[in-house]
Amino acid sequence: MNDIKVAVLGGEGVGKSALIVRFLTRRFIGEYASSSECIYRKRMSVDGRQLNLELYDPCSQPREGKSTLNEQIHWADGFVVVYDISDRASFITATAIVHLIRELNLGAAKRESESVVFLVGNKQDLCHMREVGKDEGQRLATDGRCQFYELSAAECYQEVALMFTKLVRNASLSGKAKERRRRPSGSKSMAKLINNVFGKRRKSV
Ligand SMILES: Nc1nc2c(ncn2[C@@H]2O[C@H](COP(=O)(O)OP(=O)(O)OP(=O)(O)O)[C@@H](O)[C@H]2O)c(=O)[nH]1
Repeated sequence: MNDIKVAVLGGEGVGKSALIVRFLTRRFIGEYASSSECIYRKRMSVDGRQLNLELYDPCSQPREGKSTLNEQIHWADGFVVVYDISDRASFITATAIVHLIRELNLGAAKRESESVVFLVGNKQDLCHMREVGKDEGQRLATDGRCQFYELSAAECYQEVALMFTKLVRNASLSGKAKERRRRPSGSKSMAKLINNVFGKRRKSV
């Protein structure tokens, strides 16, 4: 069975956990305890194929032993980079993350094709407080070769579910995931990396 690893990255309080929990449980929960990073696991069927999805939710608080952004980027097959449309600072953070992912892609071995990156402007329900134009999000997505979505974890399950499902489908077809499947000898070091980076902490929903 295929394993697909997705990291949900972005600035503090942009709604990373809200998006993940919405996708996994269909529910929007107002507040989340976010004192530690964790990996959620879900078994999915996409286009008739069974996939094991691992969804990484980072912790924004500084913590000893916390994984670095570089480690998170190397770990994942695909990324959701999130910003809050009512918070310009979060868009600047998202811009830096997209650029870093693309830089690391360039530095990676040539056999690895580009990672799949979806850029998400969350909290669309707060558009009366909008600080980031939709055209700015679209431009960043075009520059960073990302798919772009504006949505609301608070208000819309369907769009969130469609976005994650499409990301998983694209990531499963990407060169990076295929490369990992073709090279079982690499799985040992990858498992070691995951344990080093994330410890044994995993969650199922
Ligand atoms: N209005 C609105 N609020 C949202 C939405 N998504 C998340 N929030 C709120 O934004 C706050 C932060 O949400 P989290 O999901 O904890 O954000 P996070 O990015 O995981 O936060 P950290 O892990 O602390 O960086 C919470 O109060 C959520 O209720 C949304 O779509 N609309």
